[in-house]
Amino acid sequence: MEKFDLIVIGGGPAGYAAAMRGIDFGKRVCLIEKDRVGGAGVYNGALSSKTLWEISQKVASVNDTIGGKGREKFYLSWDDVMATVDEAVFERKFQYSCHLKLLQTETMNKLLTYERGTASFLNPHEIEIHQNGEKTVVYGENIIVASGSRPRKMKDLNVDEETILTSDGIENLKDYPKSLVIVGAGVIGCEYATIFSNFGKTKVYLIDRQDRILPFEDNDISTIVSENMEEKGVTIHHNAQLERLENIGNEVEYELSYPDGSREVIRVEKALLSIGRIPNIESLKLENAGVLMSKRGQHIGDDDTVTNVPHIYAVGDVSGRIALVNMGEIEARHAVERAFGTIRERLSYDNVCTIMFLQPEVAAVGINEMQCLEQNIPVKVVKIDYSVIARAIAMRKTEGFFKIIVTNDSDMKVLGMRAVGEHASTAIQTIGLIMKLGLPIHVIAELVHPHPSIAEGIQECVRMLLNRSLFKSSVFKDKLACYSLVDGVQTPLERL
Ligand SMILES: Cc1cc2nc3c(=O)[nH]c(=O)nc-3n(C[C@H](O)[C@H](O)[C@H](O)COP(=O)(O)OP(=O)(O)OC[C@H]3O[C@@H](n4cnc5c(N)ncnc54)[C@H](O)[C@@H]3O)c2cc1C
Ligand SMILES: NC(=O)c1ccc[n+]([C@@H]2O[C@H](COP(=O)([O-])OP(=O)(O)OC[C@H]3O[C@@H](n4cnc5c(N)ncnc54)[C@H](O)[C@@H]3O)[C@@H](O)[C@H]2O)c1
Repeated sequence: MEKFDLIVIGGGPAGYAAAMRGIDFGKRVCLIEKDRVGGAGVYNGALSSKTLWEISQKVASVNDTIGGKGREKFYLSWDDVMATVDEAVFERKFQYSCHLKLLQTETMNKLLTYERGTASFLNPHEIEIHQNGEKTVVYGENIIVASGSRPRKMKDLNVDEETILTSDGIENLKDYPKSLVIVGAGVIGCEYATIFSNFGKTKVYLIDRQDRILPFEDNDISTIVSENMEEKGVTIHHNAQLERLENIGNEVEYELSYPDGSREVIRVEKALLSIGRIPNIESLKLENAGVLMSKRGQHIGDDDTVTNVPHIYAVGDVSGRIALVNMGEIEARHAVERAFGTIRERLSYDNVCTIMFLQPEVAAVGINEMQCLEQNIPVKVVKIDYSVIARAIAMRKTEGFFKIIVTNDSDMKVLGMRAVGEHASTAIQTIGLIMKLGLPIHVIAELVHPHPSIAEGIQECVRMLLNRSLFKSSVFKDKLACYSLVDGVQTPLERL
């Protein structure tokens, strides 16, 4: 039986990052993947859906530019769209496979062994790998479980991935569906509603159990996103309870009920289920290693990647915490650093930068206004509309805003930011770094920013807080805001 310092189960973003970090320590690593290296970070997930979003944004942007000028709308065929998605996915797949092959050669000291197959525990140190009826057993001094997640399905609903789909079945589509109902108005649901409505070939219905989409974000964010969706023809069923959804003669019929007792029945061509994801644990036979699930049975491992068996770690989606590529990678690196003894601090889940690919894109770090109100945290809030940022004007993309939240004292320590608009994902990092390093906001006010750049909007926000802004919030009341928020009361802060 071959022995390794580290065995990693699952070659998605988390598992791959764990294997690479193990190599950095000069350890003998075995990476086991049952399907495709890259996992949902590449296939039916982050990369494929973001490629779709990017193409759809371009199509929508062309139509926004030429729209209303008597010209015909621009469309791409579904085959062309999927060819571009395949190209992007192949590019990444090729990088992974070349990288893995070269790492397994003699010149790289054979530090990495890549095994294709399904891994399961025989006992706390031995892993059995099944592939095409063959079995191999390997021994791991340390084991990292990174087996990811899969779409959650509804009881008694037959998801055939042809008519009733999850995000795993998008590439089975042969053409744009004429109509599509999306069940679940979370991140995946809203991203696909944006994508299909951008292409302009599908009538999209979005089932939202609550009174507004993205209920975990401030109202100004869900309003801008849902207004844009509705403008592109999306019907959002708010406060809707799904009573029935079934495949009838290659169509989907669904029935909704509302709090006032009313009901409606609608027929569409396809349905997309996006009601969360569940961890891939069944094939692992965790019981053979004595690894326990959380009390609610939702995750393994604590919030520092360790399970109840000290040399077995759980990272990425399987840990059932934050399901993001960036967090999966950070957790994986952390677990390896713990295993090989260089780290003492616990993993921090504070100040994670996130982005949702909507119209416009929405990036976030730290707390929002809603959380300040809920937790009664006294703060100062500053907000700037994209329409006063020179770069946004030049891009002709003036929809969006920056909102920064700081403590309500002279330190003005940054607690959070929301960036909604073009380049939001890049802009958020400035504040993410300031928060991580605990730097004062003055450093942003004094840094010479490139011009014109979207990040100048962040600088203007900070200058407003310091009473040094180029535009005054008391003048441009509809575009700028700067106020304290204490006990639920907003008080303007401008001096003029
Ligand atoms: C549609 C969609 C869009 C997304 N968009 C984004 C985004 O924009 N940004 C972002 O940060 N995140 C995004 N995510 C989330 C992101 O894809 C996941 O959080 C991330 O892929 C999790 O990485 P992971 O390595 O933990 O798991 P996975 O990516 O699920 O990989 C796990 C791997 O383990 C393998 N495996 C499972 N069981 C075994 C076993 N027993 N033996 C061997 N191998 C096994 C699987 O085959 C798989 O390859 C998106 C997800 C979806 C579905
Ligand atoms: N841009 C990104 O970073 C990105 C993109 C896509 C996915 N992801 C990750 O993937 C994870 C899974 O995404 P998701 O959208 O499936 O999950 P989610 O948890 O974000 O949203 C699920 C939604 O479905 C609703 N829901 C649940 N059961 C329902 C039912 N029976 N009827 C109607 N609605 C129902 C929930 O209220 C919730 O709003 C996310 O949590 C996220 O971490 C990230």
